[in-house]
Amino acid sequence: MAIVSSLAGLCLAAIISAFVFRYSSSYSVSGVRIPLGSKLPRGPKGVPILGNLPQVPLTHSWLKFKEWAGQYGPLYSLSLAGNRHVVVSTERIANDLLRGRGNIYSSRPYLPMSSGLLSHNLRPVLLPYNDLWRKGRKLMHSLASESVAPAYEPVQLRESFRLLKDLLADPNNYETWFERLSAGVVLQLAYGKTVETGDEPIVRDILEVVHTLERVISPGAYLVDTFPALMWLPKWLAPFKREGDRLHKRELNLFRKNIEDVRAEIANGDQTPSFCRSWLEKEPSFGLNTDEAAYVIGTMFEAGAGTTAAALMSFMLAMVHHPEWQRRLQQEIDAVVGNSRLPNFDDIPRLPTVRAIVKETLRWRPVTAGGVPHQLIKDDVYEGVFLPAGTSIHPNQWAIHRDPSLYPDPENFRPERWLEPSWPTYREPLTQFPNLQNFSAFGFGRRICPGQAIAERSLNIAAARVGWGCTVSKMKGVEVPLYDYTAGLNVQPKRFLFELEARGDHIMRLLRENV
Ligand code: HEM
Repeated sequence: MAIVSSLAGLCLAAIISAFVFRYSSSYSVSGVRIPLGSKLPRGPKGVPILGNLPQVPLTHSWLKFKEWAGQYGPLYSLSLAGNRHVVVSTERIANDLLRGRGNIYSSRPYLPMSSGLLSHNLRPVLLPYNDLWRKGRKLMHSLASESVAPAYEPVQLRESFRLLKDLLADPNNYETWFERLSAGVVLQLAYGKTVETGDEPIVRDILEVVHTLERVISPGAYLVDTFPALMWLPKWLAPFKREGDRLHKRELNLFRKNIEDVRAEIANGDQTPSFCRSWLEKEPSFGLNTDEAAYVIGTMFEAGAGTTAAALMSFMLAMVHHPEWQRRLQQEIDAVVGNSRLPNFDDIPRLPTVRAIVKETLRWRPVTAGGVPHQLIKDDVYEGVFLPAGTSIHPNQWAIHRDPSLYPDPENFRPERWLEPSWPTYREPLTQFPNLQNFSAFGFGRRICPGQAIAERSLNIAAARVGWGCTVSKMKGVEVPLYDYTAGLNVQPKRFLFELEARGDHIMRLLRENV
């Protein structure tokens, strides 16, 4: 009897627990079913309908995001007009999610104006995690990975030579010279075209496309990106739709023309290597039609053109504020290179201070300071925190690069963190480290910047040659702000004044002779 009643008791308990499990393995908060044992991330309280939208500054939002991380922790959420956003503020969490769980964290949020109307779902940087993105990524990898990047070094040598020459001749125009290096390298790589003045039609047209994208994608530029329901408006009531059509036609025609020009040049026997040429030669193996490939190559140009220049301008800012590091950089270059030739790529393994200064510049003043958002495509639980599918994940580089446990004394420019064993980021051997491979300044996981090997080479050689050839310093009586940066996704210091002089007559002579 006792046995029968205890069996009955067990059955009842099993039925009750199955029932409880069935109906309470999740609970619901504002329409979201949350698995039992987990909770939604915390975050600042917003207002009805708009949520936290009115609290997010239109420019330099990463500063506010970092401040909130101090209050709500390294993984907190924001609601922006009904859309869920999660801000990540440590490298560990960013890697755990965006790299470790890359199969579900590698999409992009859909922006009706930029992804849809402007790009017609063709621009790889804005594509969701789909088949077209995968094919485009395969092409990008074949064009720009670590194994092929050394082939582009001659272009980087030529452009960094011209940079140094023009910088010495006309330092006031420094922004133009850095932008020409940056655009010159990727234009040559993408389409096999050399930039001479920077005023050629192909350069002007393509830079206009880049600037349009930057404007269109800026947070708050188009109401439809915040309120996608506006897409239901008919065209005659929606000027943004007519504008999107016009802008899309313009960029598609340009990207197509660039590819067709290369096709015609090859037919005429031209041998110049380029991304376009590589794609045309192996076209069937990538499974992309002409428009799709044209956008992949166009995107490589636009993603590479401004970013490298922005980083180099921050490098100049760091050198103006830190003469002690400029001296150390010059001492290293003098010892390795001497004064009878310019630094070359063979020197880079023996120039750890140059590499440390470049890396520290990207940590101290990240180009994509707010990070590029990924989108989660499946419900997930991370360390007890529930993250619903559809959430936009923002790896806030400004905060990630200021996490004091990984980067002690984070506000200050301290290249020694990459050079001395007492710092947590130090790695040996110094012929190899520091380097920029997989550095958080280039993003995370499957979406990590495919151009990082090219960017790394452009930055190292430009920094080495500028340091070898000139000394920059503060202008008497002129205060240079430590942080007065442009607005947008990619940021650079606003124009600042500094003195620049050649490090001796031999520099000018060598530059003249090399011409
Ligand atoms: C200092 C220079 C550069 C910086 C700081 C930088 C940074 C970044 C970042 C943060 C991302 C987003 C990664 C993510 O979503 O997690 C990205 C994506 C991208 N970058 Fe770069 N980048 C630089 C240079 C370049 C260059 C030189 C190229 C091309 C030659 C390039 C091509 C791209 C492309 C095509 C994407 C989109 C990848 C995708 O969505 O799958 N970048 N970059």
